[in-house]
Amino acid sequence: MLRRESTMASNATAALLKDTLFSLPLLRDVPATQHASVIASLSSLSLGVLAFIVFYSVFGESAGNKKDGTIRRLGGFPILTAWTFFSKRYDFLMENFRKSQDPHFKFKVLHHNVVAVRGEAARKSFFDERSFSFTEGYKILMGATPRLSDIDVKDTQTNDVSWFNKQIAILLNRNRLSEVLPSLLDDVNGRMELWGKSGKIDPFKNIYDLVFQMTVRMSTCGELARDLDTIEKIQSLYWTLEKSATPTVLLLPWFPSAAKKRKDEATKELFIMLYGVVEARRHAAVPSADAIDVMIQQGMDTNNIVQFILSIIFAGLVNTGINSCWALVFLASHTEWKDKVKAEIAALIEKHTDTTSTDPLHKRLSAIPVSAWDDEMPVLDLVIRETLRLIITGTALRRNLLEEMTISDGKIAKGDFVAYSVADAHLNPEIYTNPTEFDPARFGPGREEDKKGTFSYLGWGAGRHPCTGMKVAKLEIKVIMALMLAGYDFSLVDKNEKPLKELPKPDRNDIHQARPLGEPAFLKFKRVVE
Ligand code: HEM
Repeated sequence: MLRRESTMASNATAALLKDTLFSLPLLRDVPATQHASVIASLSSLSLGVLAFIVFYSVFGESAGNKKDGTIRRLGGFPILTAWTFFSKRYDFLMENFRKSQDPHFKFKVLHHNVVAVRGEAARKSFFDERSFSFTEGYKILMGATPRLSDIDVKDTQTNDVSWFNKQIAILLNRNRLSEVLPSLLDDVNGRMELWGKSGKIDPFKNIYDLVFQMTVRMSTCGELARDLDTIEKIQSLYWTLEKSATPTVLLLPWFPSAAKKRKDEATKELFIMLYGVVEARRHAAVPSADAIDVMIQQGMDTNNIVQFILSIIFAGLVNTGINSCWALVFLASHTEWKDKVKAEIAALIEKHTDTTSTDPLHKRLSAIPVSAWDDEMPVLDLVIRETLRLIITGTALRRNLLEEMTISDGKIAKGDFVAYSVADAHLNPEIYTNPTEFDPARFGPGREEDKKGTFSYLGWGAGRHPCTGMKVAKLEIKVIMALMLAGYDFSLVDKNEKPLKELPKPDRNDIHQARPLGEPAFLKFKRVVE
């Protein structure tokens, strides 16, 4: 393990040297095609000159913190700073803010400047300013999303978030969700039946499977949603992608590391599988109302459809998956809220379904209109809101594309990246009382802690880029909660089925998700309603 890490670090140092060389003023304009020959000529220079370049690139800014214009620049070795930004991002931002009263600080990731900001004024500019690009922010500093361009496949439109949002509006609007709801409930119930009548599940595996199943159903077609073996294969390729987002791959995407190879191979395999599924639908004798057919009818080419599916599955897996798992864990450990949500679901079933029916639970739930799932579950809405507050504490990213900007008197140059840790709002004791505690009532009448100040709640984003997948994500979480709470008795246990001593804590340094730290938690369950 240690050897792998040190090989990775030395690979990264070598790669960093190359990158630094070509960001030096003298060599900046050398075309990429000529980099190899420049390196060959450099190797014939005296060792002394080379040593100077290495020293400059790795230790060049180690003179301690200093103001760079209006913003404090971090000292330390640039490679270590950049490495920590990728390997322990939450701690890195928190610790560096703790060292000073300043609302911002600056550091280098390769030749890019990154400005970390905090506080209400910064938050407002970060989420509202037109100059801060969402797509460009995440492109370089976040890396597990599968992109066709990584495997040299042409993708003409899908880099544009407004195009992506338009597709979401077409494919995941309320009418389409109403059409697909019965199949979603069938699929999820089918998967739950595989657990048996009683036993123990790992929420961070088995609940994920349910979310994956639903996302595939909504973004592809019936044939794929029914093919559990292929779904499992796709899911395992996604985990490979996610695990391959190592600091080396993120920092040096051109460097041929083992993780980069695994990432590209997984992307290729996913592309080939999904390409086959889309082509099969394109040549089907009878068109269907499934998402892939809708995209084909819009005239989209197969590459674009595949890229859209890849991105939507990623958004579903990463965000909806982890939050569904945590919501169940929180309810299992806060029985007063579990009972309240249970009562709310029972009332919804009573109001919208035929209580004398002998249909199984999932069939009865499918009679509840989407509007009622949206509007008539205020208690579950509070639980989801609180789960997101506690779990969405990662770093939002932007790149300043248009002109020099000022945030809290700090100048952010055109081209710089901007990083904002959502924990600055979500775990801020000046906004939320006892911020690490699960307390959905904090949003209720009389308290409304999320209304303190601008953009104090960011669970679904804010300003120019609010989440366009919110409705579908909420519906998925609610479907899981309804089937679990109305269909099962469950409680939180350890691996020996004894009550857990301590509630698991989210790993806030996990770049894509907040997976649990500490003793593994399980849900012991018993089916009580068929
Ligand atoms: C519980 C699940 C989810 C949560 C908590 C969540 C949260 C968020 C947040 C916080 C942002 C803003 C990020 C920023 O400003 O940097 C965002 C944006 C976005 N989300 Fe979600 N999301 C979820 C599920 C989904 C799903 C399932 C989809 C796709 C169907 C999706 C699509 C998007 C898109 C396209 C944006 C960018 C919108 C824009 O830039 O205009 N999200 N989401």
